[in-house]
Amino acid sequence: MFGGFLLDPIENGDAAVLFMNPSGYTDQCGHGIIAIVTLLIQLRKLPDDHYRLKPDLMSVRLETTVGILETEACWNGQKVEYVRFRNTPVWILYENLTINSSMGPITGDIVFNGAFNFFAELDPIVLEVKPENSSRIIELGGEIKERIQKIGLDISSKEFPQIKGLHGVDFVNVIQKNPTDETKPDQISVLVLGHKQIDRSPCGSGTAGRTGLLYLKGRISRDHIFVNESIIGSTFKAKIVNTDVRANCDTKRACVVEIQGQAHLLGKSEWWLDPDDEIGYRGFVIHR
Ligand SMILES: O=C(O)[C@H]1NCC[C@@H]1O
Repeated sequence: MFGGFLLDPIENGDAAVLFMNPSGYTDQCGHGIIAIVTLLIQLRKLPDDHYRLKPDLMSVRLETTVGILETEACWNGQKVEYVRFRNTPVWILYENLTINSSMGPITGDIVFNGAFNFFAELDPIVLEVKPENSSRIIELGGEIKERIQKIGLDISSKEFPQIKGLHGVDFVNVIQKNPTDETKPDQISVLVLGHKQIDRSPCGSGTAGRTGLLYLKGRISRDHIFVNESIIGSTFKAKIVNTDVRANCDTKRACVVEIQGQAHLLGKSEWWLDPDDEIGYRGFVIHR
């Protein structure tokens, strides 16, 4: 579960959003973007002239802490059928890094996709990404994150100085399939993040990171439609839309990946701040 604070836009966006996860604020949240765009449209929060019925797509610009993100939504007059967003450019910070773990050496890459994540392919015989294995997945993710932190690598972005350190560890089971078959996933993956949490969504920014990584390493072609399945079987589709990009203040080859997914509105609640409530104003976090 992530939260998103909707704020007034200041740079010609339709809205601004600040994401929050159970361990603090976060810069990029793809599943949150899909949810927020769905909410803005379905709750009629946008000016009337924005509304376009399918087959036209509605365009919504969101201001985030990693720049303005362009999104498009398919609106049928009652529901948003899907949202597509262009993730902040993806680039590789460290390639083929081997980390010793209690399950043996694990090799992966640290990628920037709006946050820094370590992506590692695991043979399902060693560890299958499925709900029954979530405790083991969380443990291994925490262990790898700790070891990477201990190595003391410089994990930082020149463009977004507020983004430092490893955000999460993404475990991937690769699925062998015909690359043109979009009905089957290319992989099942799960991101371990924060304080012993796992993402139950396919992770929008992580899907962009993994697709961009495979493209930048020459493992998929530019026109591959990449399907990423979450630990609970939901999917996001990814498409590479720009390969002529440099990032990290022009020091890195990068690419822009578009993610498509669907969100559903589940309820509405209201929160208040009481000026006499010191704890509410200051906020608090209790880590397990
Ligand atoms: O969809 C996403 O991008 C988010 N899911 C959990 C971690 C990421 O911020």
